[in-house]
Amino acid sequence: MSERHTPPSTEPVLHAQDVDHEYGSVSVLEGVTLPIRADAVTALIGPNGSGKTTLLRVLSGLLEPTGGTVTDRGPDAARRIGYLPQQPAFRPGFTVRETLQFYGSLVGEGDGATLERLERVGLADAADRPVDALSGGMTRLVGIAQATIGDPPVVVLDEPASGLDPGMSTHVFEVATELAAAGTAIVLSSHDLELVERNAHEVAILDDGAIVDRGDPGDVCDRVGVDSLRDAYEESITGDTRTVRVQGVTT
Ligand SMILES: Nc1ncnc2c1ncn2[C@@H]1O[C@H](COP(=O)(O)OP(=O)(O)OP(=O)(O)O)[C@@H](O)[C@H]1O
Repeated sequence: MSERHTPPSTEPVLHAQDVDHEYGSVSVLEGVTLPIRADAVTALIGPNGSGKTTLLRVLSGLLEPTGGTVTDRGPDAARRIGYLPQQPAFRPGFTVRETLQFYGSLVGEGDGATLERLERVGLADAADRPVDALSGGMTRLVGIAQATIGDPPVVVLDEPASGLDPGMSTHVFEVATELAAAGTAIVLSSHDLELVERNAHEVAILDDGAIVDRGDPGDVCDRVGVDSLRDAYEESITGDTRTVRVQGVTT
């Protein structure tokens, strides 16, 4: 099993209870309960279309659930929740530095802190490059830096390692773990089950809009009677793993 430090158990800073979400008549989340702890990385895993982005948007307050509640019990902060969308985009014509300085100025953060954030995500050398001249992976790294501006108590990252090379993927998960160790609640989604197993303190497996298992990755594996999170995932997911299940469509 991987080495993970287990943070002290605390009251959840964010708590989704019995959350449902429907897009029109299509039900995408059903009865989702997920407590989010401070000091921990919570990872959502699940097949394409299982509802991870929808749940992250509900947790971030960007989407009102059609049923259930999300309770924010975090401390007072200038910015309550930082969010990295699945496809981050920035206003063209500005450099990376100017872009982050703009977001920093909204929460009274100085330029030095902005540069530190760029360094933390390994992008200091791109500070003066226009945001519209970045690669997909670099744009995601700017998005991760942006999500942490103002040190919000909760940071939600939708597929932060997507499109990153192996070294940067590992680094991004390490940054998430460091932020959690410093007290930030990190909620992320990922298809990289090895990185999730190595770094997440809590994992929730979403299948067809419902959480089918959750807890410490080691405990989830023990419950299923397997040695790896990949095996636990494969045991927990129902249906044909070679076909995307599209909610609202019956085949
Ligand atoms: N704005 C929308 N209107 C209608 N249906 C939507 C909308 N957004 C998402 N859906 C549907 O909701 C379901 C869940 O989508 P969601 O993006 O939450 O899944 P996901 O688990 O994040 O997928 P992936 O791993 O591919 O990113 C899908 O069937 C999708 O087509």
